[in-house]
Amino acid sequence: MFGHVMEDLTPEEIAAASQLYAPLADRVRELVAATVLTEVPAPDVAKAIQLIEEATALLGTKAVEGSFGVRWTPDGKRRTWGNAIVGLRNPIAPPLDIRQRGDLTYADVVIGPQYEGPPTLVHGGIIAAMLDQVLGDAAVNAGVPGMTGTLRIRYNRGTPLGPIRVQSAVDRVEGVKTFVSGQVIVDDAVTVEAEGIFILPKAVRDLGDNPPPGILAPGD
Ligand SMILES: CCCCCCCCCCCCCC(=O)SCCNC(=O)CCNC(=O)[C@H](O)C(C)(C)COP(=O)(O)OP(=O)(O)OC[C@H]1O[C@@H](n2cnc3c(N)ncnc32)[C@H](O)[C@@H]1OP(=O)(O)O
Repeated sequence: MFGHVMEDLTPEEIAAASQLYAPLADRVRELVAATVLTEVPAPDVAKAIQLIEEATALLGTKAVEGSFGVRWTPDGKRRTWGNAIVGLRNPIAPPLDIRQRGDLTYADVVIGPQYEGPPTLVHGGIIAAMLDQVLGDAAVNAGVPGMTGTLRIRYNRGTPLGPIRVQSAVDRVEGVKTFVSGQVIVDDAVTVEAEGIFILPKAVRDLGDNPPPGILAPGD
């Protein structure tokens, strides 16, 4: 399917790629936060711009076109390393390390200054994006995945920058629709509540009982 790329990589090769690219994304993430907060004098900003331009040019000498897509291996394991919320290679991603315990899907994450909306609080759109992902992953983990059809969010109070939990669980399944609810939790208090409907798209339904391996499996 479009955007899905099959790669014949061993687990060792994937581990090596992870060890190579995760620190790159981490450093760029730190760079983004430093860019928001720096108060160094103008010549130092100019020097930083030059260094960043050099790094960008170096990385661009060999790169895939378009987007990273979803890469999967013959054992059915998926890598969503370009994903805006969980992508191991994506410095835009907070990143969320989404885990599963029983029926609960959750991520504990520290939200930095680059995600500020109202002063000292997490931007509502960023919260929506994180909830979208964590609710979607609950559907995946329950074996009833889908694209976000509807996402309703109620912001009960501001969510301070810093450590938060985003969590979700499947409520029920009706045909091709999976109903999921979730919350953002800070210091044991729910700051945001969400309900989502995740729909197995017609294009995937049309693949019948034997979709390509990996397409419905949890990403990593
Ligand atoms: C492989 C699957 C994806 C795996 C993703 C894993 C990602 C993991 C995590 C990802 C996290 C991040 C995730 C992201 O960021 S996903 C990115 C954001 N979402 C999108 O871009 C989705 C865009 N929309 C679509 O692709 C289609 O419209 C979908 C797939 C949603 C439905 O198109 P399809 O042609 O399949 O639908 P149908 O007409 O046959 O109707 C089927 C049923 O659904 C009901 N309905 C229809 N639309 C909606 C709606 N909007 N809300 C509620 N219900 C809706 C409809 O009444 C019917 O119900 P019933 O009459 O049967 O009762």
